[in-house]
Formats: sequence, C-alpha cells, structure tokens
Amino acid sequence: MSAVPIFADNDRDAGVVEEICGYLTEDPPRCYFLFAGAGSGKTRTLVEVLRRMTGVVEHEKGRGLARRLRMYGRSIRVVTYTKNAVAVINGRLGDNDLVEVSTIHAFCWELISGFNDDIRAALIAVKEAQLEKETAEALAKPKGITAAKQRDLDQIKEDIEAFRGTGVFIYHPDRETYGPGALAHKHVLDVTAWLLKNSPTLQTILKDRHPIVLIDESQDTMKSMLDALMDLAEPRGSGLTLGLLGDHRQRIYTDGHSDLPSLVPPNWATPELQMNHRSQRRIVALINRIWEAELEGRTQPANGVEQHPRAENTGGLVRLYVGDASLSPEDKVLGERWCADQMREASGATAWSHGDYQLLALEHKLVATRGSFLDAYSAMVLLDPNAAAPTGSGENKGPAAVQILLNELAQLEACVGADGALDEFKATEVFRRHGRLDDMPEDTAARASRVDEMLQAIGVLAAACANPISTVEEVLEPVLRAKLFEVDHRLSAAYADKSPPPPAPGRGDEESKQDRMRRGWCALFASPWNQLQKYRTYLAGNSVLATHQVVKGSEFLHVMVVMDDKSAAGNQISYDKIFGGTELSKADRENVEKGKETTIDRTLRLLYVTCSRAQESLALVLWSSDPAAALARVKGSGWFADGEVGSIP
Ligand SMILES: Nc1ncnc2c1ncn2[C@@H]1O[C@H](COP(=O)(O)OP(=O)(O)OP(=O)(O)O)[C@@H](O)[C@H]1O
Repeated sequence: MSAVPIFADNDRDAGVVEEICGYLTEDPPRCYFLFAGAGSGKTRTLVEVLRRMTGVVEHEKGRGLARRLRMYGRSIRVVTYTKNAVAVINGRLGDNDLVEVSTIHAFCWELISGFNDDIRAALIAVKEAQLEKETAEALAKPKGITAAKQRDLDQIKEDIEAFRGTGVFIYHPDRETYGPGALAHKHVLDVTAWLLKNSPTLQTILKDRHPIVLIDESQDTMKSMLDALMDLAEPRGSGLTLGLLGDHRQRIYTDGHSDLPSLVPPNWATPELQMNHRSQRRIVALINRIWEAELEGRTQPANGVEQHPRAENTGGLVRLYVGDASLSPEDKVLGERWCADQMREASGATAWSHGDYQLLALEHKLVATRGSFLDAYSAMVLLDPNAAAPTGSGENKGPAAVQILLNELAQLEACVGADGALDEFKATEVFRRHGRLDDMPEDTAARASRVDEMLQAIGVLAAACANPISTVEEVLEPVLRAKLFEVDHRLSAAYADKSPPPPAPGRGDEESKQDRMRRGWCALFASPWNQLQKYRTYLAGNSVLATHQVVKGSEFLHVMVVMDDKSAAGNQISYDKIFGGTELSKADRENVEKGKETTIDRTLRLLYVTCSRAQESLALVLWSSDPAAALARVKGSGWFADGEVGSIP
C-alpha cells in the first residue's frame, strides 16, 4: 500500500480540532458533545484544542480568547475522570495558567470549600429528600417499614441532626477525611450539584472563574452534576460554555446518564472522531460487530459511528474459548493457562507464555477469588460496600474505619526484615510520620519505659505478621494493647465487642446497617492477615489482575478477558446470556417490555470496553453453564470466524 492512502485514511479526523476551536470562539460560543470512541485519541484532541485556545499554538481566534481570559483572571476548566488523566493532560500542556485540570471531586470542592452555611443547607436538603424517598418506597412495599429499615431511616435523621450541629466542613479529594465535619466523596458532588441548581452566588462564581468547562468521560459523570452544568449552559450565551467528551458505548458506572447523546440539546454541535488508533484491524472489526449486534434483550440503540483502524494496523488476533462453568476455581485457572498457551501458538507472541498479558476479570469478587484474598475482601464489602473495591477514578481507599490496617500497620510490617529483625530507624520514621512521637513522656525513665513497651508490642506484631496462619485479630492485639497508633473508634469498639456475628440475612430479607457491619467486623478479625497485603495491592490498582470496571482509559498489547458469571457477585452482568449459554430471565423480559435497561445492555457495554483495551491480541474466555449451546450460538453470531472459536478441554 502506498503512503498516500495511509495518510488520507489515518487523517480522517484531522479537521475535528479546528471544528471545536470554531465552536469555542464563535460569538456567543457554542456548547458541543464530542463523540469519541475507544482509542480515538480524545486526549490528544483535547490538548490540541486547549493549546490553540490559550495561545500556545498560533491561532487567530484562540489568541483573542486567551487575551480575554487573561484580562479577567479566568481560565478554562478541564474535568477528567482520574488523577492519572489530570497528570497526562497537564504534562502535555506544560505550564499554562489559562487551563486548570482536575478530577470532578477537586473541581467541586474548589467551588464550595469554605461556604460552610451553604454546604450545611445543601447536605440537609439532600438527606431530607433521601429520607422522604426511602420512606415512601418502604411504605409502598407489602411489609411496610420493617424494623431494619426503621433503623436505617433513624440513621438518616441522626445524620441530618449531626449536619445541623457542624460548623466547619472538611474534605480532601485524594483521600478519605475523618472526624467532625468530614465529607465523603459522594457528598461533595451532591452538595455542589444542589448548590449549582439553587445558589445564584455559586452560579456566578463558576461562570466568573471558568466560562468554559470541558468534561472528559462525560458518559460516566454523575448525572446530577452534569444536569446542573447543562442547565447553566442554557441558553447559548448564558456565560457558561460546556464541552462534553464521551462514548456512551463505554458507560460502565450507574452514576452517568443512560443515554447521554439523546439528552444533548439540538443547538449543540456534535463533532465525531471516527478513528481507532489503538487496536489492530481484527479487534476494531470485532468491537464494531459487538456494538451493532441485534441481541434478544437489548434495549439500548446501536447509535454511534463505526470505527476505522489505522491503515497500517492490518493484523490482530481474536479468539473465543468456551469452558464449563461448573469446574472448580483451580481447574478454571488451569483452563485459562491452556488458553494462554493456545494464544501463544496462534500469535507467536511470547508474552502469552510469560504471563505478560493483562487478565481482565468480570467482578471484584472473581478477582478476589483468583487472587486469594476473598475473606478480607468480603469483610470489607460488609463494612463499606462503596469503599471496598477500587474504582476507575482511583479515589477508593478502603473503608475509613480500617485505614490503620491498610496504612500504618502495612508500613510498620515493612520495617520487619525477612529474618524477623526490626529496622528501628525505619519504624521510628513510621511513628513520626503518623505523629506518634509527639506525645512521648518528657521524663527520661517514663520515656524509656514507653519505648520498651512499644518495642515489645512491635516484636509481638512482627511475629504475628510472619506467621502465615495469623488472623487480623492476632496482629491487631499488640497494636491496641500498647496503643501504637491512633485507632478509629469504630474499630476499637468492634474489637472490644466479643459477641458472635449476627446470622446472615435470608434471601430477600432486609438487614440493618449495624448488623451488616458487625458481620463485617467479625469476618475481618477472623481473616488471614496475609490476605490484607493482596487486598491492598489490588485496591491501589497495582495488581496484574484487574476488573473490567477499572481499566477505563488503559491499553495493553495482549488481553485475556475472563467471563465467569458464577464467580461474580450480583446479577447486573451476565456474559453467558450474551453468548447464549443462559436464557433471559423473567425480569430481563419485563425490562425489555418496559424499555428499561437490561443485563444484556450492561454486559454488552462492559464487553465493548474490555475488548477495546487490546492492541494486538485478545482472548475471550467464557465459562458457560451450557458450553454446547454457547458454542452453537456464537457460530451463528457473525462475531467470529470458525477457526477463532474453541472449547477448553
Ligand atoms: N492522531 C493519532 N495518531 C497516532 N496515534 C494516536 C493518535 N491519537 C491517539 N493515538 C494513540 O492511540 C491510542 C489511544 O489513544 P487514547 O488513549 O487517547 O484514546 P481514548 O480516546 O482516550 O480511548 P479510550 O476512550 O478507549 O480510553 C494511544 O496509544 C495514543 O497514543
């Protein structure tokens, strides 16, 4: 192939940057929704627009915009989904005082921080609305308000009272904040959205600071924040111009709008990126087929442009392997290794035999099982279902009440060598970092005695950590006895309570938050200590195992997608239904009739996201409850050629 057509093909999106620059510099400027598919290079497009709009790259109208922004001390605000994306954009932009890039949490907190009376009013209004909604929902059920539900409603009332008595609210976008007035991540978004709708002062502040707001991954941006901003941007010329970047095919969180393209006002511009610069042709063809598939149970429209691979990306390998879902987890791991060997043979890529491929699993529970930290993970989910698992945005740090286990104790454990000897210098540094040396006794004898007490406790702790069968309870014992660190009051109270865990609720039974947490504490104390290290690695996003949900924005040369509905918790996703090994449920059919989102819709999007992470080769491993039916259905789907499908022996 000659160089000319390659250039022409690869450049089909070349005009989009200039098109967007045009919308932002029109008078009045025009809002836009950029439809940017997987691997379409939306970051590059965004950065190129920003460079032109801020005078870094010569652009006549951009120069005028930059001058106006600078004259009034304003800047363009870019909101990204992860801290990593913030760093990437800042890195590419260089020193640029006309652009501020942040996560949505940091953006919201910057807007509301210090407005304590407004925050209080918003929190109370949001909680009162929640109380009203939950009460009405419970009353509509045949059982009415159960005792467990009443306890939850009382908790909301207590929260409201606590907000009334709070003077100053504190928050940090990058970590959990504790203590009086500490706001959770979700609260900050709720409060900002409420205030943007109800407080003219905040509306003016926003427009005055950031007349242009560009939001990446808008399909997953919390609905209420997006609604508030979209309202403010109307009518055109209102003083706020919005640019939304997104791909509704990649929506994987429930926070976002279910069909953002249909909500975009008709007067907005809707440019599109059609290229997929990331993946080889075969992979791009597969994701196009997946998205347009006419599947039974699908309600979402197949809207969106078909993607084109780069002209030089002529290859790529795709395989689907189907195995029996009733096999043991150990046998499944062996089966997945067999698949990797097949991929090695078919592709010739040694990465498949060296474990240098990215394994994407369906669900956190599946990862916890494969990664041997299921007890610790399950306990964390009971303690705080919202904070237990890593998220795409990287803000989850585990339940707030157990932070000492995830931070201080992990750091102290790292001071103990393989021979069990303590590195006192490093340990002192850990205590100093956590402010534990500030209140050491002045008196020499008392100080020496306290040091002895601490060293003795660390000795017991080191021995417990080194013992592979130690439980979390055994490791905690010396820490609490010698008060080595400041401990969350919920942790110390739960530790002191030696009552047995309440029974798990039966199917369909409600459970109060207190009972659920008590079960969580008991499960955590009984968990093997060595599972916590694996859990921490996973939570930090440093594990070679990743769930589908956390791979947002990433790309890998070789990908294995493990689809095992049986090992996953919940029924939100079912690959076996997509591939035909399981029939649609009654609820699925009812949802289809009502035009509501179905398991098929959600699963198709997740499949789209995972497959589109692969650059060179992609193995799909399906553990099906009816492998024969799945194989037959797959063969008729047109997604794969005959030689691309195989059975796991
Ligand atoms: N114009 C381009 N020319 C060549 N390569 C490009 C171009 N734009 C992007 N790429 C490359 O294509 C890959 C995908 O780009 P990027 O990660 O920005 O896509 P994305 O739109 O954010 O995708 P996703 O939504 O799937 O995460 C990257 O490796 C990037 O370097």
